[in-house]
Amino acid sequence: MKQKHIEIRDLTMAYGDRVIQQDLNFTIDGGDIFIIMGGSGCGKSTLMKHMIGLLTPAKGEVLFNDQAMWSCNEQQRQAMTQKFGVTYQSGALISSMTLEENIALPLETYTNLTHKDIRDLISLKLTLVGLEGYEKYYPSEISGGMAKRAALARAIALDPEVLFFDEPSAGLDPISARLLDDLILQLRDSLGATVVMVTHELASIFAIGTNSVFLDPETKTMIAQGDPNELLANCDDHRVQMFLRRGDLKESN
Ligand SMILES: Nc1ncnc2c1ncn2[C@@H]1O[C@H](COP(=O)(O)OP(=O)(O)OP(=O)(O)O)[C@@H](O)[C@H]1O
Repeated sequence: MKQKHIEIRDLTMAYGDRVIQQDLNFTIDGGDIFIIMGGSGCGKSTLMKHMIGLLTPAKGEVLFNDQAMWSCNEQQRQAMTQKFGVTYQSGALISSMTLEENIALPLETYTNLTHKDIRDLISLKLTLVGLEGYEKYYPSEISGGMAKRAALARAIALDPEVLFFDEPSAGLDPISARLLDDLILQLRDSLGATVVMVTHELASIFAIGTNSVFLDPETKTMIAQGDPNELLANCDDHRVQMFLRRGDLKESN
């Protein structure tokens, strides 16, 4: 049976006086591949930053396993965020470091593992993302798709409970994007993790998304939530249908 893993409760997000989204309420179950959707500038990345502890809510709470992230102390919040693996749209890897050094960073910072255990774990993580033997390569020496997989290897270094991705397949050709989707599914299953993703890639949304929220920039709140395939079939909101059908509503009625 599915269990609630993450809860967004009455969340309002703002930069100074400028409210970006308000009254957000939704839950994410353990094992979900949750998609944050909506048009450009509606606040998707801002929402993700609130979920990973980078931005403080103007109002409301983010809860993990029923533990509130913003009404606890800094130390407790850090303990929570250590259970997250995050990859960003750009600059995920440090260019002056080899893949091995990049992946070693979280392991050296947050664990007391020996040098040898760290090397072994790095090899294991690289193998998991299909980059066995690439330890000594620099990010500039591998393709864009490989760099995204290497960033994933770093994000899973500490066996996270939740994996966050901001536009994971941006800039990838359709086949590499599809392979990345498969990898995300595989990692979700092998880690037993929950996945939260910001993406506009409809193919990915329908292929791997199990749950979602749709943010609207005009009303500044969520206007739909649920399985993206069910939203496509049943949601009667014009804005959601426009998005999910790439502006082509001919087939929706
Ligand atoms: N650090 C910041 N300070 C002030 N305003 C910001 C900041 N970051 C983002 N914004 C504004 O907040 C709004 C939401 O931005 P955000 O990046 O979250 O949107 P998004 O939905 O992820 O956009 P996109 O799909 O284009 O990446 C935008 O109007 C943006 O200009």
